[in-house]
Amino acid sequence: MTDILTLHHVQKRFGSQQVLQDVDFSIPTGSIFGFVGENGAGKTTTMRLILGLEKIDNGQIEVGDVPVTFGATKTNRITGYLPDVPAFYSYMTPREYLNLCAEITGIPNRAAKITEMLQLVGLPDNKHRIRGFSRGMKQRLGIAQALLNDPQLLICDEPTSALDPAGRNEFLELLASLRGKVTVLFSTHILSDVERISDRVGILHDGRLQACDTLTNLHQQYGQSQIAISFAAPAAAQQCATVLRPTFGDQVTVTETTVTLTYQGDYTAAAQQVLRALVQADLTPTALHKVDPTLEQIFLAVIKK
Ligand SMILES: Nc1ncnc2c1ncn2[C@@H]1O[C@H](COP(=O)(O)OP(=O)(O)OP(=O)(O)O)[C@@H](O)[C@H]1O
Repeated sequence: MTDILTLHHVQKRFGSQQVLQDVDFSIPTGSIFGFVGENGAGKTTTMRLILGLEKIDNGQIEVGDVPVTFGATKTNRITGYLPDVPAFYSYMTPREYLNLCAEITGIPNRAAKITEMLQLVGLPDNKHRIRGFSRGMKQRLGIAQALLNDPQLLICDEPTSALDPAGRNEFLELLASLRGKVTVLFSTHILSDVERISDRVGILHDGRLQACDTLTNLHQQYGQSQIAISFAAPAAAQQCATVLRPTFGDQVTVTETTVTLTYQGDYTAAAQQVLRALVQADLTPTALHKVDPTLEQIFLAVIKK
C-alpha cells in the first residue's frame, strides 16, 4: 500500500453552508502532511470526517484501504488523534493518565508501552501531576496518548498554535522524528512549521484542496522568483529601481534600502542583467541575493487563483 489515507471527492454541508465542495487527495504512507487553510476553511471538519466523527454527505474516505464509516471505529484502530484542545485529568500523573487510556482501549503490555511512550515524547516518569505541566508538555502527553495504540496514521489539529517558540520547536522535532514510522497529518496556521517538517502540503480553500504537492513542486508552480538588492542608503536603492525599471517595469519594488525584483525564467540571466545595470549606473550594493519563495507567498498565490 502506498497511500495510507485517501479522500475521494468528499463533500460536507452544515445547514446551508457547503463547507467541503470536493476534497480529493491522498497521503503517502510514512510521510508528514501539512494541512493549511484560512480560518473556517474546513480543516477540522475534514479531520473529523477522517475519524468518522462526522457524516460524509458525498464521496468516500479510506484509511489503510478500509472505508471510513460515520460512528464506527474500525479505521480508528490504526488512527491516532490529537485534538486542538486535548483534555486531561489534571490530578493524575502522566503514567496514571496513559494507563487509564490504555486500559479503556485494551492495549496489551501497558506498563512497558507507557514507559516507551513517555521516553519517546520526553516526559518525566515521576509523581508530577499534569496540572503543573506547561502547554508544550501537555501537547507531548497528547501525542503519547495518540500513539499508544501504535497507529499508522496520526492526525493532529493545530498542535503548535498554543505553544511558545521553544515549545513549538520541541514539538515539531517530535513530529519530525516520527517520519517513516507513522504517517502524520497536521493542520496549522503557522506556515513556517509546515515548511520545516512537511513532505507534502495541502492548501484547502473554497471547499477544495486547491494545491497538494511537495514543497519543491509548489515552489516551482506558484513561487515567484525574486532577487533582493540592498544598499547602504535609501537614495541608492531608489536610483537602482530607476535604472532597473526600463527592463523590468513594475516588477521592481523598493522598501527603504532594499530593491526587490520579481523575474521570470532563469536566475543567472536575470542576475546578470541586474549586475550590468548596476555597473553602468556606478551603483554598488551591500548585498544581492536570490530570494526563495516562502510558503506564505505560495499560499497567497494559491488562494487568489
Ligand atoms: N457542527 C457544525 N455545525 C455547523 N457548522 C459547523 C460545524 N462544524 C463546523 N462548522 C462550520 O464549518 C466551517 C468550517 O469549520 P472548520 O472548523 O472545519 O474550519 P477550520 O479550517 O478548521 O477553521 P480554523 O482554522 O478556524 O480552526 C466553519 O464555518 C464552521 O463554522
